[in-house]
Amino acid sequence: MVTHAVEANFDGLVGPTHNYAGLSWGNVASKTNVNAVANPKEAALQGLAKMKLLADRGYVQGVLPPHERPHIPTLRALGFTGNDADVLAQAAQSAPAVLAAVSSASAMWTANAATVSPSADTGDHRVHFTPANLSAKFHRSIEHEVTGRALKAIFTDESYFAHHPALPSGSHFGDEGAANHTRLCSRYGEPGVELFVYGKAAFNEAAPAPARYPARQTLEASQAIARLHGLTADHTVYAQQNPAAIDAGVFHNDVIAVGNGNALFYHEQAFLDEQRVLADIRQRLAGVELEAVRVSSEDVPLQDAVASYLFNSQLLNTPDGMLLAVPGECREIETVSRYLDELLLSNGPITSVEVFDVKQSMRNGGGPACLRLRVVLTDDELKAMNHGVLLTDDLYQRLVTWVEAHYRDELTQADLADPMLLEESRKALDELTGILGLGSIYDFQL
Ligand SMILES: NCCC[C@H](NC(=O)CCC(=O)O)C(=O)O
Repeated sequence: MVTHAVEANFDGLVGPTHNYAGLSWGNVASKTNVNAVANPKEAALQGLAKMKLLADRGYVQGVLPPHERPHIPTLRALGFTGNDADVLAQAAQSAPAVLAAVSSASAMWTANAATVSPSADTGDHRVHFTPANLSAKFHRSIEHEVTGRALKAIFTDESYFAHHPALPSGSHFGDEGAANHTRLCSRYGEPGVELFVYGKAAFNEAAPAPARYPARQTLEASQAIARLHGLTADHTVYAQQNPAAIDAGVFHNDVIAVGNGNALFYHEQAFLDEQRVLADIRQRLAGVELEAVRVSSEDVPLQDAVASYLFNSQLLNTPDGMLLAVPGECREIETVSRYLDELLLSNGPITSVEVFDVKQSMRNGGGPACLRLRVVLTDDELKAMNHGVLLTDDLYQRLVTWVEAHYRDELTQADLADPMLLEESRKALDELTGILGLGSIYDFQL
C-alpha cells in the first residue's frame, strides 16, 4: 500500500528590508532595477496574498520567516566595531556595497533555502533537508545558518526529519537548493525521481560551462546532496543546464523548467542534452508515463521566457489536471500570453492558469516558484511538524496586521544605514517568532 502524502509549499515571508541593490550578476532583473525604490510592505502583502489564495484552494501552505537584516554579526566579523549604530555608520561610509549585501531580504526566495528529499526516496525513510550554501553570492551565502535553524524549529521530530548542515562553502560546492532540483513521480507518496540540474562540473575545467555569467550550482554539490540524503542511482538524474541559457540570464533551472508529478514543463533550450535527460528520467520512472511539455524557441524565445518568468510558475495538482500559477508578467508579453492560451487548448497535463502579482519580488528576479519551497509530507509527517507556520485564515490575518504595523512602504539604499530600520526589523521579527511559534532563531535572540 502506498503511503498517502501531500506537497506542502513553504513561502518565504518578505522581510522588512526588501530593496533593490543589484547584487546578483547574472540575474537580469536584479541588475536592471538596481536603485529602484522598493516597497517592502507591498512586497510582503503580495506574497501573503499568493499564499492565501493557494491555501484557500486547499493546498497545504506554510510560511518561512525572513532573516535578521542588516546582519550586524556579519559586519562585525568584517571588522566594523562599536555599538550597532556605529557599525552601521562605518559600513555605510566605507563599504556601502557590503552594507547592501548584508541588508538584502533575499531569504524570501525559499526555493533556494534548501534541497528537500521526501521520505519515500531516502535511505532511512526520513525527510531530508540540506540548507543551500548559496556560495555564489555573498549576500545569499549568509542565509543558510538561520535557514537551518528555522527548518529545525519547524520539522523538529528526529524520527521523521533529518537535517544536514549546508555543504562546505566555496565555489566548487556551490549549491542553490531546490531551484535546481525537481522531483518527478506518480503519486507524492511513492518513490520518485530526483532531477538535479547543475551549471558546471567544478572539478573538470575542460567541461562545458557558461562564458558570461556564473554557474551557481555545481555537479559535485548535487552529487553530495544525493549522498547525504541517501538517494540511490536508480532514483537520481543529473542534468547539465544549457550554458547558453545561463548566459541569457537563466541563473537557476527554475527560470526555465518546472516539474510536478509526472509532468515536466520546460523550454527546449533548458538542458545541454535534452534527449538524454528525458531518457534518463523515463528509464527511472518505471511504470509511469513522463508527460514532457516542451516549449519551443519559436513559440517563446528564450529572452521572453526570462522576461516573463513563464517557467518560474508553480505547477500544482488539481482534481482535474494541473494548475500553472504564473507571474503577471506572463500576460504582458505577447508571445507568452499567446502560448498560455494555446497550452490550455492542447489537452495536455496543464489544464488551468492562474495569474499572481508578485511584482516587487519579480524586480529582483524572483517569481512565484522562487518564493516557495516544496516539502512532500506523509500524513504522519504533516501531523508531526510544527503547525504554527501553516497558513490558516487566522494566521493570514495576523500576518497582514503584523506587516501593516512594522513595514515601511518605501525603502532606498540610503535607508539601509538608518539604525531605526534595524530596530524596527528586530522588533518585528521578535514578534514574528512568537506568532509562528518558532522559539529563538535569530542571532539577536540567542
Ligand atoms: N530564485 C530567485 C532568486 C533571486 C535572487 N535575487 C537577488 O538576490 C537580488 C537581490 C538584489 O539585487 O537586491 C538571486 O539572484 O538569488
